[in-house]
Amino acid sequence: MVSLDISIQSKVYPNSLERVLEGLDFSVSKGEFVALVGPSGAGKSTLLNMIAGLEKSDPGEVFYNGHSMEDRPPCKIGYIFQQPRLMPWLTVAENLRLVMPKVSDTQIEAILGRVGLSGKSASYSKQLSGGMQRRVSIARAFLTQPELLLLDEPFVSLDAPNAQRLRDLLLELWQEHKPTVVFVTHDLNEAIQLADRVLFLSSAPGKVVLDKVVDIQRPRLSEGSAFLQWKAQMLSEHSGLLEGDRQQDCYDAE
Ligand SMILES: Nc1ncnc2c1ncn2[C@@H]1O[C@H](COP(=O)(O)OP(=O)(O)OP(=O)(O)O)[C@@H](O)[C@H]1O
Repeated sequence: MVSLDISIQSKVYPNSLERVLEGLDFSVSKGEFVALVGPSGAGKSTLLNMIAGLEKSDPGEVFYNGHSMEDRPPCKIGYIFQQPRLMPWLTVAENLRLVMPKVSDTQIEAILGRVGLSGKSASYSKQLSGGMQRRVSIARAFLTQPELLLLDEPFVSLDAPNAQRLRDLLLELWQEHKPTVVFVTHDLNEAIQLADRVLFLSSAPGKVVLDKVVDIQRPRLSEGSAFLQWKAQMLSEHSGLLEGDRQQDCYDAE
């Protein structure tokens, strides 16, 4: 598994003058599940892309197991995006084989069974519902048994029961393989339900304004008393977190 050390003095895109991230420092332990919560535009996706190496970082900003990005040994990374990003003209099995060409039919059936898609390997992804496509994207991410799993609001725009089923599945798979997880969400309840630790980012330029361990036993029900108590206490102690329009909307909606 992978530990992460992040220390970003300042992130500015080359075509812009705006600072997206500034003075952002945190670490993630091996096998830890960390949620990043913050208002729109705080730079959460940018940060995830820098961790994945999809967006340029400067030397000294991102370390894997103490190694800088340039020197890190090879590491299996799974990335689940907001959109499932499947190739519509390929079957489910062919989409899975894009990340792992030599995977056997048996392995494909096994992972599809885990995500509730038994018998769908020959279906074209365009024939699947949105929720089913997301399950394929989860299967694809877990197929390689990643050491680091990055998720960018993967369950946004799903109906509540489907989103909950996928959260349960994610937790189940995480508990089996224990990859290190960085999970971006706008939904505070989702963050509390899933994560070992919640990091709150400020409005742009984003930096960590609160780093809070979620010391509630799993499974965590959002209507459970320990859950509600933890959330109420955290919000009363850190009322400033409610600054930022979309973050405010999100908390109010819950
Ligand atoms: N490739 C890019 N070039 C220039 N600016 C960018 C690029 N990608 C993102 N940005 C800008 O960086 C800022 C942060 O964007 P980012 O998508 O990282 O935020 P976010 O917190 O993930 O937002 P949201 O929650 O709305 O998805 C925004 O102002 C965005 O316009």
